[in-house]
Amino acid sequence: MDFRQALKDKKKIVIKIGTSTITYPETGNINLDKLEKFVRILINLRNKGKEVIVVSSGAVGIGRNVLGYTSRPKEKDVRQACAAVGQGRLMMMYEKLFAEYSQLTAQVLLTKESITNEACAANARNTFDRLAAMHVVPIVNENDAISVDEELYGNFGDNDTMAAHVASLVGADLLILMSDIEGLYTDDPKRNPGARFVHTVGRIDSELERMGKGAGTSVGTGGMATKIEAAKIATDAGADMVIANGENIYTINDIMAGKKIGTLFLSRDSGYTGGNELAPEREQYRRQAKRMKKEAISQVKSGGQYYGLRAGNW
Ligand SMILES: Nc1ncnc2c1ncn2[C@@H]1O[C@H](COP(=O)(O)OP(=O)(O)O)[C@@H](O)[C@H]1O
Ligand SMILES: N[C@@H](CCC(=O)OP(=O)(O)O)C(=O)O
Repeated sequence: MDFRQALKDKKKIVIKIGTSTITYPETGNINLDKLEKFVRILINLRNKGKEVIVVSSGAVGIGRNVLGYTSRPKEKDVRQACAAVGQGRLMMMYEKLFAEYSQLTAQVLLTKESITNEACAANARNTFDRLAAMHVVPIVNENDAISVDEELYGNFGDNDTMAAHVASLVGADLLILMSDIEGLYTDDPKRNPGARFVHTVGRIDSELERMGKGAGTSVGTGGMATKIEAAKIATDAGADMVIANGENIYTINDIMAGKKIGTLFLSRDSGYTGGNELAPEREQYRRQAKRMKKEAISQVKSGGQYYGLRAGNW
């Protein structure tokens, strides 16, 4: 069986998009062009008969930007106030863009209690089901303004695991995490250039868990560790999961066309018996070269000098 081609037939898809994908890293402002394309891709998936549920980050980043904070505020209550401002702004943009296609959206804000408390989870599930029946696209985020850190009703801390809980709650058959990186490597490639790309994961064991390190940017939270955690939740619940780079948002179309893009984590009941599939050596060199070129360009752009390689050589 071709597990990539099988993605074409997935019906209920949760797509999570991170702050670094929908904002400009230089200014923290919303990347309108990207958001507009993202919404069009979602509409097109709906036109193909798919059900889509969006999990969108960005509340804290956008809120802190419009309130004039140049870095992530240390105080939790300030971050929560930023989220309250940013969530409204974020939702306003989604509403406006979806409205161009006469598509209704719904804001669903969850806390961890929405999942751990059975009654809350049942309510949330019923709401999602009803929204689906009404052909409304849910746009989900954590309710950051009221989320607390306590052990029992703690916050999710990141939207990767929350998206996986949503996928499990609604019985999705595919979860896509759009990140600032093209998928899972055997180690953080920003720190270890020799890290190998992983195309397919059949089993999440402790060796695989050790590959996932923390976040790579000041706006991202969680990094690869929380994505592996998300993969455990989603694949246990019967959904495949793909991590892919949100830099080119059309990658979502490629994933749905069955192309070998990003890292595919196969669901527990997929029937896959092979091991984890790493990129072959030639592809690995190509990826490494591309990454070094990108790093060189971004360093030169930000006014620094790049000593590793001369950008002109590329
Ligand atoms: N094994 C790994 N493979 C790939 N990326 C990793 C790995 N370990 C840590 N990372 C880091 O995780 C980051 C992606 O997560 P994150 O910063 O939360 O961004 P986003 O919210 O856009 O997904 C990457 O940019 C990378 O620096
Ligand atoms: N709920 C938070 C996002 C948390 C989070 O996981 O952020 P990200 O790593 O950008 O996906 C917000 O909307 O700012």
